[in-house]
Amino acid sequence: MDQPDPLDRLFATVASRRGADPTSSYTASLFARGRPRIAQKLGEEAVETVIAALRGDERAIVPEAADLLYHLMVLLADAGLTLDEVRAELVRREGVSGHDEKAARGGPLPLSFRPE
Ligand SMILES: N=c1c2ncn([C@@H]3O[C@H](COP(=O)(O)OP(=O)(O)OP(=O)(O)O)[C@@H](O)[C@H]3O)c2ncn1[C@@H]1O[C@H](COP(=O)(O)O)[C@@H](O)[C@H]1O
Repeated sequence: MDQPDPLDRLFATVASRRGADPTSSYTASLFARGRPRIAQKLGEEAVETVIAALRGDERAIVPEAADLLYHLMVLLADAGLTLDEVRAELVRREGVSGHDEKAARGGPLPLSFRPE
């Protein structure tokens, strides 16, 4: 039988921590502290990912990306959303270039892509 995707497995674990004992689960402690703390941690992890990205050590991005994904999952679960909803949004966007999508919104193309 197919193993569940590790990201699906992690999301199920994260979601199952809602209402769990904050002293025995870091995830539960984030839920207990509420949306501002969850959002703050997500922001910190995003900044740490940016710092890793600029350090020139490509492997250093991996653990920061893992922290970022984990904290994003905590936010989704706190909002009562699921990974499947994000997956569906990405599927909906499949094949639509970011340039085309932006042009449809009336946004300017980046300088480097403008015709001479
Ligand atoms: N993937 C993760 C994961 N990634 C990061 N973290 C935690 O996120 C925190 C990141 O915060 P920082 O790096 O800022 O470290 P910190 O200073 O200790 O954190 P704060 O005190 O500022 O909150 C650390 O405590 C990490 O251990 C994670 N905690 C849990 N998981 C997964 O979630 C599952 C459930 O965990 P519990 O809810 O703790 O049982 C685990 O089995 C893992 O699979």
